[in-house]
Amino acid sequence: MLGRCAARALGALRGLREGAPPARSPGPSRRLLSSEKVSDENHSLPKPCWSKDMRLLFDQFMKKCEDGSWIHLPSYEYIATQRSQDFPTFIHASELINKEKLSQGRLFTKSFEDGLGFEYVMFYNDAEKRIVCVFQGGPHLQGMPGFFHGGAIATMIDATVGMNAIVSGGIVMTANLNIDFKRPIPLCSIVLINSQLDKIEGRKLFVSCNVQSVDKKILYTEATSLFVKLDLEKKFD
Ligand SMILES: CCCCC/C=C\C/C=C\C/C=C\C/C=C\CCCC(=O)SCCNC(=O)CCNC(=O)[C@H](O)C(C)(C)COP(=O)(O)OP(=O)(O)OC[C@H]1O[C@@H](n2cnc3c(N)ncnc32)[C@H](O)[C@@H]1OP(=O)(O)O
Repeated sequence: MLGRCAARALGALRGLREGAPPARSPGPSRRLLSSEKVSDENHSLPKPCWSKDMRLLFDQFMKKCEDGSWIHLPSYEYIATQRSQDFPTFIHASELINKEKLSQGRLFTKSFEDGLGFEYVMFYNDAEKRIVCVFQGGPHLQGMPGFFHGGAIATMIDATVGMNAIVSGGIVMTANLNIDFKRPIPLCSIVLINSQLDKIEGRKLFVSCNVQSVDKKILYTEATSLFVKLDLEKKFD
């Protein structure tokens, strides 16, 4: 059974009512900005640019979803929980934001052409409070020739542990992220990012993760993170 917080966060991610089943196909357009309609395509569904191995892993995890122990998390280009103008107001920083630029805001991991940047799909296990992200990085994520850029790896780690914190705690921000890069990750390979909620202390959520090869023989990266639930009463200086 999904915890209340996870159900609410997942509902918010889908922009749907609490307890609704996870989205499996693109939904209708949704109005996010007051003057503009944007696509509501769920990017965590198979695409032509996904490799055979990525597709295979997707199918394996979808099978695990059948008994309800795992949930396929949708992912969108835009934060669909609310109109995007509302978020800065929400954290009391609206006067700092360029309103015109805000309307062009897009989730960083979704701003590449299909197959060139971040292709990923996440699965959540509520009983174990963990997320597995299947990540296929594209050629525009290169750092050292032939390998992924460390910042790209950090981004995907943040996205994965961040999602784990969001489904567990609601509206959070990354306060701290520590990464040990143990082996370089070959460009265009597929890896598994295994994240785990370790503990919650008040507003603090501690989430750890590792990045492994698909056959689990290579441990590429390990990370620990701290997320802090936003204090809605607090004004940022
Ligand atoms: C984020 C989306 C929200 C919407 C959710 C819904 C749907 C989302 C849909 C899609 C989302 C898609 C993807 C999401 C994926 C990834 C998420 C990426 C997230 C980010 O990319 S986010 C950007 C980078 N992030 C920042 O830009 C944060 C800047 N920062 C601050 O805004 C503040 O710093 C804040 C808010 C973190 C805390 O501020 P605060 O005032 O609320 O709390 P305070 O300082 O009092 O700390 C309370 C307790 O945490 C301890 N503590 C704090 N910081 C610590 C540290 N660094 N190390 C060790 N302990 C620390 C204190 O020591 C105290 O501990 P204690 O209570 O024990 O004393």
